[in-house]
Amino acid sequence: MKRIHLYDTTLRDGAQTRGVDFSGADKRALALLLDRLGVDTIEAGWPGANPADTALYADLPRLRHARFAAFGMTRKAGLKAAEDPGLAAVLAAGTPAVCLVGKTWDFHVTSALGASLTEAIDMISESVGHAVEQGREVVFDAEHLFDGWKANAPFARDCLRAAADAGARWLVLCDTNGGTLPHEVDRIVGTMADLLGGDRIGIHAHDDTGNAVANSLAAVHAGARMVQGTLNGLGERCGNANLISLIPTLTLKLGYETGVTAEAMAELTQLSRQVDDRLNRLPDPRAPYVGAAAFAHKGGLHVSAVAKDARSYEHVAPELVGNERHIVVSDQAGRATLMLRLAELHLPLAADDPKLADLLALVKGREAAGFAYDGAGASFELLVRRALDAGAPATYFRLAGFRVVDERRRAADGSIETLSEAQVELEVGGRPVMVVAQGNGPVDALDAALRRALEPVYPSLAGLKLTDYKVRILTPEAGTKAITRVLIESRCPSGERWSTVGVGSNVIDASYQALEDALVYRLMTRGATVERAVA
Ligand SMILES: CC(=O)SCCNC(=O)CCNC(=O)[C@H](O)C(C)(C)COP(=O)(O)OP(=O)(O)OC[C@H]1O[C@@H](n2cnc3c(N)ncnc32)[C@H](O)[C@@H]1OP(=O)(O)O
Ligand SMILES: CC(=O)C(=O)O
Repeated sequence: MKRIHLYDTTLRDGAQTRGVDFSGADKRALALLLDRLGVDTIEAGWPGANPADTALYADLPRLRHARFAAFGMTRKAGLKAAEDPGLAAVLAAGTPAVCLVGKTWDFHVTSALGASLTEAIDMISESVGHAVEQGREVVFDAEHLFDGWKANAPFARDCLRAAADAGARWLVLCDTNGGTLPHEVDRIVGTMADLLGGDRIGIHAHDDTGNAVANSLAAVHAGARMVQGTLNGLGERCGNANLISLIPTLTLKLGYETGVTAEAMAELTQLSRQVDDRLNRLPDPRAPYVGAAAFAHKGGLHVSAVAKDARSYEHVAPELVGNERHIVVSDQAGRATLMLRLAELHLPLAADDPKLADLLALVKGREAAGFAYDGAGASFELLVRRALDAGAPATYFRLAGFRVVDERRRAADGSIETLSEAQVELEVGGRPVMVVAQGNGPVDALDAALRRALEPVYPSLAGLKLTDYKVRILTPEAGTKAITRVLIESRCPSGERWSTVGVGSNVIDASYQALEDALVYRLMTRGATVERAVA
């Protein structure tokens, strides 16, 4: 079985993602997660490029499986390799491997470096040779190799030869601008592998045409044995090849060996979400293998077949990558969908149970009115439990009323101020409670007032966060009287997320419904009771 060397650049190319700013602590924590995953090399940054990366390389965490590589560029034009301060900083990091990027597109050499083609080849050769003399394994990132090959193949080839002759262990063909297509990658990598030996060729693909994973697979198919990529496809512009997609594809489908064990693969979904959490990003529900929708079945025909054999609509078993199957109930559902979803909630109903038909009619009626349960599993569960009177949530609180005031005024200094304030009256634990809270907007104020009223009685609501709030106009033709749907995602401190929905012609009222469901769901799943909570 052929072994693929996994080279992770999340902490270097991933740091070039717009909106991403890793702290040293983030990089250390992610390096440990990558090591646990089983990648072979971790490129943690560019020592010498900024104080944070230099400090990180001076105090790298201890790894069990992987090794660190320091990234940098070949010597600058006009300098000797041994005298180039940038190269010296990369080597000073003391990592067993260094990755040096060099330009292999003639246009870049003349336009960006302002150097001659001969000098560009010398820069590569001398820099690689210098690092090899220092006892480092050199990974040569051939920047723009594919565009360079199309423009001037002999020059691109000579750049790679220079790196190889100077002792580079790996020649990584970079699709830096991400514009190369899989059939071109296959052809060019195949030519290079024949010329220089496939077991020293690597691929570094960017996703500008949505083909970074496909291009990496094409390169492997053509003989490449190192794949560079990032967690969740982070990286410059549209990102790099996503290792979270590539790893299961390489191993489960193509039978390649990597350092990732079956046990580590079963933690892939969790890892992907940990990365998003650290970056304060919402996980992509449609991410291959690990997204919440990757094994979510919605169409009634799909679910009916999945109920008989999950392989009918699943390309791999979700457990292999630590994901899980979801049966999504909506107006696209049939009885089979509902039965499966109910079984998941431990509320099984037989196919001929009249309650099943009633429930399906209820769900489809609510969907027709604007509710969307495929994105609001918690509201669906509350609806079902109430309709079947099965483990229905207690009346944790009763709303007597609320008032929301939104004020926009010109301050004395001429600036515009806005203020939102909500007053909520509830009955909680048999007692009336009235609170007032302010917020960034009316929904934030309403949320704050509800929490202020409930948290003293229900401590398990502390730390709950509203992580997403979406409003959709369902009847745009009705103008400002339109029906709106509000979807809210909530998260508790332990990381569990749930989604709720509200619908109405008043957006604040729809928001209240979704907020109330979010709080009730949390209390129900925590098994809260008024008495226990009050005590
Ligand atoms: C394809 C990639 O993603 S490569 C990685 C890209 N990542 C980054 O650039 C992030 C980190 N970069 C940085 O912090 C800075 O750019 C530094 C510290 C590396 C360099 O900063 P500066 O010395 O101020 O140079 P600056 O960034 O303005 O320009 C790059 C210089 O490197 C030269 N250069 C670019 N690529 C190479 C190369 N492969 N080999 C040698 N020199 C190169 C350019 O010609 C330019 O030289 P000039 O200043 O004489 O015009
Ligand atoms: C080296 C690198 O990041 C690139 O060529 O895209």
